[in-house]
Amino acid sequence: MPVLTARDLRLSFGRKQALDGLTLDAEAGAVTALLGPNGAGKTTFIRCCTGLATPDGGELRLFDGEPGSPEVLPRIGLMPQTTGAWSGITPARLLTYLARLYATPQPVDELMTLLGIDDFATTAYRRLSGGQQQAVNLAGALVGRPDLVFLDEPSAGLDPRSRRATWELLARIRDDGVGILLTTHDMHEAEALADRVYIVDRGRVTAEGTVEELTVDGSLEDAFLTHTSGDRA
Ligand SMILES: Nc1ncnc2c1ncn2[C@@H]1O[C@H](COP(=O)(O)OP(=O)(O)OP(=O)(O)O)[C@@H](O)[C@H]1O
Repeated sequence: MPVLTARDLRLSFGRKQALDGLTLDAEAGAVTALLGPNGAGKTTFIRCCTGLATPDGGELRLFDGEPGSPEVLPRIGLMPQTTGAWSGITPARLLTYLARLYATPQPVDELMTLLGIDDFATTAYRRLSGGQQQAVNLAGALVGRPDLVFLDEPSAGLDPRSRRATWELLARIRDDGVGILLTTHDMHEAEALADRVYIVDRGRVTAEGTVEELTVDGSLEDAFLTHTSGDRA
């Protein structure tokens, strides 16, 4: 039973057709990966799912409800590419604040230890390295114990050890039954994590399947290159 269904989604910004018939499903307890060139519409899709943008047409349902509705919002988490967190706030204070927005949050201390945030928990957000900010952003997406979490390039800029730790955490959360929808440009990340991959080009899905299915004739990168145009959407 999908926790997210998108059918023929369309959204244009002026003459730019960011979503052009996008259709996909995401399941509980599974990682759904969106691969696609820059400008393919991946972030726009996540913005629609989290109620930050409204499609012009098509159907989008989360837990059989409307994106952005009061029934759906408490059940989802979002890790955007950039958060715009208050620059002076510390990770400990930010996460404590976010935890208070949820009925049964994950204990902040536990989450900070899991994600290796303890070492910089009291450093101002603006002084953190890119990878440290990523860890805090991921913690912010998970603190409300979401049933479905959207991660926009979750391991971009992480060093190999942090990236591995993030993958292990995501696999554990998935095994606990959480649905994870992520975008990535990292083929290894998709291979390591994805239960189902959608290749998106110019606002629509051009190929889909498990990693095994998509790599019958070559690598995942080969599949990406075959099913994307190279033109900027
Ligand atoms: N608010 C907006 N106003 C105008 N154009 C927009 C807006 N948001 C997105 N677009 C355009 O829609 C297209 C899709 O952008 P989107 O950010 O969804 O791509 P993406 O697949 O996430 O790319 P990347 O891999 O680089 O993050 C791009 O051409 C982008 O310029």
